[in-house]
Amino acid sequence: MYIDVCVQQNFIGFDQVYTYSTKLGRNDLFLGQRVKVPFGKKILMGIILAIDVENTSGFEAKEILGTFEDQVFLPRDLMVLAEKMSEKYFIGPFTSLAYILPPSNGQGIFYDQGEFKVENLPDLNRYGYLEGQGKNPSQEKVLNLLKSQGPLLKSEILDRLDISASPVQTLIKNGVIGPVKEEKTCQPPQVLTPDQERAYQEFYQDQSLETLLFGVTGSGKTELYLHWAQDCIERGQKVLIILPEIALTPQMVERVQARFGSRTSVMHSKLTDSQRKLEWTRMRNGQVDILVGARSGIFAPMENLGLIILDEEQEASYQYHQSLRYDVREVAKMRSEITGTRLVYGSATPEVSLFYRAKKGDIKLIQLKNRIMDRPLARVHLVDMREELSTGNLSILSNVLHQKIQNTLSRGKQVILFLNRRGYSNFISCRHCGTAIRCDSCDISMNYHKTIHRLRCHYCGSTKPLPKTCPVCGSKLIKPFGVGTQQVEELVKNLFPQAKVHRMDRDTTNKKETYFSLYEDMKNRKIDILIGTQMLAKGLDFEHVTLVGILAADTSLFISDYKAQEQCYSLLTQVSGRSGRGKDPGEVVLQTYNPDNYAIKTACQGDYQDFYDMEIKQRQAYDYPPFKKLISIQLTGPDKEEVYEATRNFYRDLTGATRTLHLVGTKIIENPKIKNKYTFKFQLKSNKADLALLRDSLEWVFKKHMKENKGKIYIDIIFER
Ligand SMILES: Nc1ncnc2c1ncn2[C@@H]1O[C@H](COP(=O)(O)OP(=O)(O)OP(=O)(O)O)[C@@H](O)[C@H]1O
Ligand SMILES: [Zn+2]
Repeated sequence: MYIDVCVQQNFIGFDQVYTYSTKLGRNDLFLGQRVKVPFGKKILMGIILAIDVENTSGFEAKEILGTFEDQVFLPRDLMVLAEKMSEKYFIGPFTSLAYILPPSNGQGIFYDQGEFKVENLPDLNRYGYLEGQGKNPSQEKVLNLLKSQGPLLKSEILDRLDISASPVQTLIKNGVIGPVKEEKTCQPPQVLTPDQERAYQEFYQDQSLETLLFGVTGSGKTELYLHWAQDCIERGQKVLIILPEIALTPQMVERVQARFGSRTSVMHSKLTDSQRKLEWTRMRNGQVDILVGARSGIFAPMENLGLIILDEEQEASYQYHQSLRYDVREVAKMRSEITGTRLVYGSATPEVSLFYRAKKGDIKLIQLKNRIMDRPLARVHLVDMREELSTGNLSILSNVLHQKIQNTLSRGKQVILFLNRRGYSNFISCRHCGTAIRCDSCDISMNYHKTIHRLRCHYCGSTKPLPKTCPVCGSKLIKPFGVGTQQVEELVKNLFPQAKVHRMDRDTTNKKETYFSLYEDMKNRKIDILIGTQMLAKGLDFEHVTLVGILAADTSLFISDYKAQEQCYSLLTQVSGRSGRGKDPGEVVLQTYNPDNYAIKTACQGDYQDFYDMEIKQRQAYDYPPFKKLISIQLTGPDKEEVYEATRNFYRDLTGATRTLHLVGTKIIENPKIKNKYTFKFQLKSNKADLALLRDSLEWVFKKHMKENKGKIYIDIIFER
């Protein structure tokens, strides 16, 4: 019999489907099974993609050498998903499957026809006394312990009694003790407000595959997710809630766990490998009803999915780029289509292109226009920092913000101060010639870190000492410029010495524990003023925060991207949304140098519709999505000349192959060097009608170039949304 297999190896050009022969029977093989195959002179791991196929390769098929002992059954729909991703993203079958395979390719995960063997996994069950009596003293000890202490884990029993495992095993085998169902007291769902109730019902009025839940911050979207999830679970189906990593706060996790108890799984980037394996196995084995996960959660190995929720749909981190060769939103849609699972996008600031589709009626639109209990959105005060400067206030805190912090503190309420890290941190520059100190390997301005008294690069993490004089002109006037969170912290501590001030950014919260404790302290009001970056923008729900200060609203406008306005609007809205979520109304002070910018203006008024109306006109006028398809092509590699040459060739080949289409291309531009790698990019705009043909040509040129450059140059093709 012949089988189709993809193999694990480094060279991208070999990532294809190969046909092998086997003497094993149908019953010994399954899709997604790991096999050992001869490949050239090597023996490689392969994965079965199809069984009982014809050998159409024109060569005599080699025989597989065997199967791996530990085996992974992938749900059928995930195998299909891998195939579709491979087509869509021009990646080989193995690369595509690699996203889906369990940690360590499933090594050490054991199944027996879908049932996993308990002894190979950490023991999750707590054991308790069931019936009968033990026969020997060790068994007696176990029973006495369980009677006095209540249910315990197997490992806990062994720890406390200092006995071998066999008496415990015997007791389990004889049914004297057994796993106890953990009855976690699950929180009942909250009673929906009339507005939520309407939205809840609207969802069931039809069976649209895609739904956009568009609700202002604090309108109770999450509560609705949990209601729909519960319906699903009661029907015996499974639920995925996907969030951007930074929105996967302890708060969110707590909320879901409180509702669904131990049949919840959580997946994020900070899990260890063995935790990941355990969660994977629990899901695969049907022990999980609902997963809350960051982007790779979309590959959760659960069968019988009833609902996929994609929260904060507009979040840029869902989009593919170098480390991520897929767009989570697209993959979610593919999975929903394959399995017929309903997909809900949630957002307070939907992506303009998605909202356009919703307004056109391509996807179902459900709105929540007000905050829960009609709590008002925070009032926003716009401060023009140029005026502030002209009245002689050189501080990064405007007089208004200063005043309001004082008032808020005196009322015993909490403050969040937000600083956009990107572009506004404290780089070092020469006041004389303007030179900024850059990272040697990244071509990016380095930041001054007071705690280590050195400069540090935010991309690669390398540090160097502060120069005494400018390396270009020799001037001594080389000083920190701009502000970072550390500086704000220092300033605020000086201005409000009684207040408890904390900082939350990547430097202070690398460890999971610090993140948790900061969050606990904030909740328990042990912090008066919390200072931070993007991390603060999403998902946090502290009822006593009544003032949010945005120190410089403009900085996200400097990104050179057609989405700059959209991202600015979204960020400002999210940050402002952290204020006044409890009973007391909130305020926001928004400091800016561009008070006339429409993203900033509309964000102040909290009016997405206004913003959307202006933005969509711009998109139309300049031929951007959703009106035209925009495709970015980006080449990255270690040798500048080579990368540039390759980009030019790519451009030339592509224009050649697409001569009959009406494409508009940009110039080739150079991106900043990152980690000693050079990047050149160009963009194409295409009519939707031409897209299918363009994709074919792109695939052809892409594969040709990938083969030619033998993996030396990385090629990113991004279909912008
Ligand atoms: N039906 C309800 N009854 C009482 N409180 C509710 C109800 N629904 C939501 N809440 C509370 O209102 C607050 C905001 O709700 P939720 O977090 O669900 O909003 P959200 O729209 O997801 O917010 P955001 O998008 O800003 O993170 C929460 O503290 C939540 O517990
Ligand atoms: Zn660097």
